[in-house]
Amino acid sequence: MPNYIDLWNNIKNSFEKDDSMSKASFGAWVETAEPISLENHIMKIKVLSSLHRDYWTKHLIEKFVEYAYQFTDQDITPEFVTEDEFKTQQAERSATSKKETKASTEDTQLNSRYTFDTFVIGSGNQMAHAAAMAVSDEPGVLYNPLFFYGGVGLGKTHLMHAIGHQLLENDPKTRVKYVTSEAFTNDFINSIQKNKTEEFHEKYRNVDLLLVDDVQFFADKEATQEEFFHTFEALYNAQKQIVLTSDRLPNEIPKLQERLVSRFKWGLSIDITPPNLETRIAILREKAQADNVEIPDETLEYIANRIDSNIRELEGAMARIQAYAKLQNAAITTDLASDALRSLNFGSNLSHITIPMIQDKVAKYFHVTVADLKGKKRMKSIVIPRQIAMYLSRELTESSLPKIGTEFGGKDHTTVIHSFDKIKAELEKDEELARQVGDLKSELKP
Ligand SMILES: Nc1ncnc2c1ncn2[C@@H]1O[C@H](COP(=O)(O)OP(=O)(O)OP(=O)(O)O)[C@@H](O)[C@H]1O
Repeated sequence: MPNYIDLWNNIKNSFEKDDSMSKASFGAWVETAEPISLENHIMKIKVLSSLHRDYWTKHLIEKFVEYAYQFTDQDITPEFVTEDEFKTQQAERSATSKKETKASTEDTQLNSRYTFDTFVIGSGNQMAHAAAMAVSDEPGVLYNPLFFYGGVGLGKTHLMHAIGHQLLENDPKTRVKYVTSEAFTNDFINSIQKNKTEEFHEKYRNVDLLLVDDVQFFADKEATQEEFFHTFEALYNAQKQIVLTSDRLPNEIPKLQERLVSRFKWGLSIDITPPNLETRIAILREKAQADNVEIPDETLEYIANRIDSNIRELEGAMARIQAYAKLQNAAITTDLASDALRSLNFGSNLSHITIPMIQDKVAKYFHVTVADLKGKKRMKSIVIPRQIAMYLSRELTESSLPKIGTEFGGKDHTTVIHSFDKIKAELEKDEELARQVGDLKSELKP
């Protein structure tokens, strides 16, 4: 994926070359817009006024999506903010970040969102949560070190920060230090280069709670491991609490010194496993409440069913759905959520079905050729199979509308929407058509 500025410049060029857009229109609407960011497939664009936003939303959005797709092969959704909104957002952000810096003691690096209050307990994390609470009550005594391990995006960092916040709440003078193993390594190297190893020792050994994230990245780094061993010893002997996270158990981390492996196992190692459906729904509900958005229960369940990998993905899906709803000025429903997630690789159990596979099956089933499906002939005996093939491509693959259009001989994505809507409506009334589509689906998804 190109960076967002390059992508924007490419999209801008495509608008400029578009014959249906006058020079004046280009100057008024496109040239005055400015990209701000690209995250989770959403490009934030600053426009001059709400009038500009309305114009973009009514007239230019479809082309934007099409052009973005040409350059990235992915669906990018634009989200517009006016100059005024942007300024207010920036002011709010800088006020919050000032508050956050004040709230936590200097240099703790704790994320203010990662507290026990915002952590949803489920079967995959309840032991880890209980251990984190116990350590917060009696740091340095019960489980030292506390070692969380498990797959990505399951809440290890969140829990570790929650311990830090809790200790600071119990006693604001507590010295808490959070660091990733990579940051620890870089800090150590810098201290050697600048002849400041004493300061480095002070920084890491004079704390009450040391949180080290992702210790698997200590693998292979001999000198850093040596240094960390001494940090560990100093803290442990002074009964200071150490909390570590990793994607695997200590003895499974390659090239980790035996003495570190054994020390990491002294306390309690506890795994976090992926959340079950109920926990995923509860997490989504908590996020919706935190963001102050209304989402019906059935829609939360739908999203939780679609995304069963990890919580970071759940959060990404939620952000995308909210942006979609905002863009369309619509309430969040299951249909809207389904549209918002369609183009992403979410729920990838369908991903083995491809558009050429569908075209092949449909062509054989109706005794036409794939070239007919991709062509422009208007006989009913070809038009219906073509529309069915487009319908199935949208239903059974995660391809975007422009991509389906391209695979059907370069058709416009509005043709794809029209075919999809037509077949969907006909299926309600036409039993024979429903049977044919049912046959094709079961052939494609045996
Ligand atoms: N039980 C939970 N309740 C609420 N939010 C959660 C929960 N678990 C994880 N999250 C959220 O999911 C996101 C990812 O979690 P986190 O960064 O803690 O994962 P991780 O296990 O440390 O992953 P990695 O190994 O990739 O660093 C965070 O925004 C976190 O707040």
